[in-house]
Amino acid sequence: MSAFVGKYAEELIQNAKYIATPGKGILAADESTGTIGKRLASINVENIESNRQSLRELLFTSPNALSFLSGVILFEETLYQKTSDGKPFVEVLQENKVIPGIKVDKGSVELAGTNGETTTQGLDSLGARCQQYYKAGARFAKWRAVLKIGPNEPSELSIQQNAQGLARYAIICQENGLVPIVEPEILTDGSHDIKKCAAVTETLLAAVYKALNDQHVLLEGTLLKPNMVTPGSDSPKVAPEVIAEYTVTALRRTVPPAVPGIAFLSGGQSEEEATVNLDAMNKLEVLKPWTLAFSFGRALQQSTLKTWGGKKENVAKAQEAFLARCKANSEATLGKYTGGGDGGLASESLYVKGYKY
Ligand SMILES: O=P(O)(O)OC[C@H]1O[C@](O)(COP(=O)(O)O)[C@@H](O)[C@@H]1O
Repeated sequence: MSAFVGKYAEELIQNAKYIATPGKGILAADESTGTIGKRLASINVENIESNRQSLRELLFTSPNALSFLSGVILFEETLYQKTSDGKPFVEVLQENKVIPGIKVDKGSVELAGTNGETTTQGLDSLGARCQQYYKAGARFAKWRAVLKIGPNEPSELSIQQNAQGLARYAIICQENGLVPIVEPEILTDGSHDIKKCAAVTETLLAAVYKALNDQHVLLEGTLLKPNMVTPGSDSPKVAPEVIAEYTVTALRRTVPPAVPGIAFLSGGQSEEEATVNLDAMNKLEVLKPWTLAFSFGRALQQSTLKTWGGKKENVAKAQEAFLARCKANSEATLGKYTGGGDGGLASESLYVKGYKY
């Protein structure tokens, strides 16, 4: 059966292609209220709407940073927020040629009978929500499925449930004009080696693309947000070139060339680590039919958050830190990162064991 060709097909293809522009990437600023609460708690700032607004305003009005971004993923609350001067965030982004996106999943729940595996919620009334978000200016969406590596995990049940959920989400978005970012994340927790992560990543992505095909998703109007292929967090680290080789191989084996762009999540890597790994992938001399970029949350915001510390007088300095990460990652999408970032804050590991968002 052929892919979905609805009234939005051309627009979906155009927007997905734009988001995948070489030299640009995505800022994931879509932390749900609970997750942003943990980020704010780490700098002793209270999790109230005005503080969440201040952090997001700092990011979106950061001088020059938006020129390195093609998309920003927002949480529902942020989609409707304004700068302190009263300008809607959506307009600030659009004026800087950054496409507003929206997180549409409603978090994960445990799959009964499994060893703590999960599936993602949010399909009920998703079509109606997509219509509202489109009206508010969003043109792409994000849905995160979470899988883990264990002695018997991921189970076939979790692979199938999460692949089906991602595909159903993707087609509902496309029917309503939003480019779906398909995010099947394999957590880094565990003592497995990089080969195990590569094998699981390939199996999962193969299942995801089979499900997308079964549900007639127009691949040209989608983007993929995968984990990088790395050893488990309890195993010794390997060089960025090794991560690059395994990650690009897994993607070449499973992601069709019809997909315009792949934007990685950072998954607890330090800011510098995530940038250097992305750069190594783009330096790799093999055929890559899609662009390889970033859709980082923690790895774009950590040093900014620390520098800000919730204080007005630190905003300008924090914005400089944000600009530095955006620029470094833009260079990494071109395989032109010369490093040197900040050896301090940007090198701090962001990994949290058994991380629950
Ligand atoms: O649990 P939540 O609030 O949905 O957040 C999950 C976060 O993980 C991401 O998908 C990836 O973030 P990282 O780059 O920090 O791994 C973000 O887009 C999102 O903010």
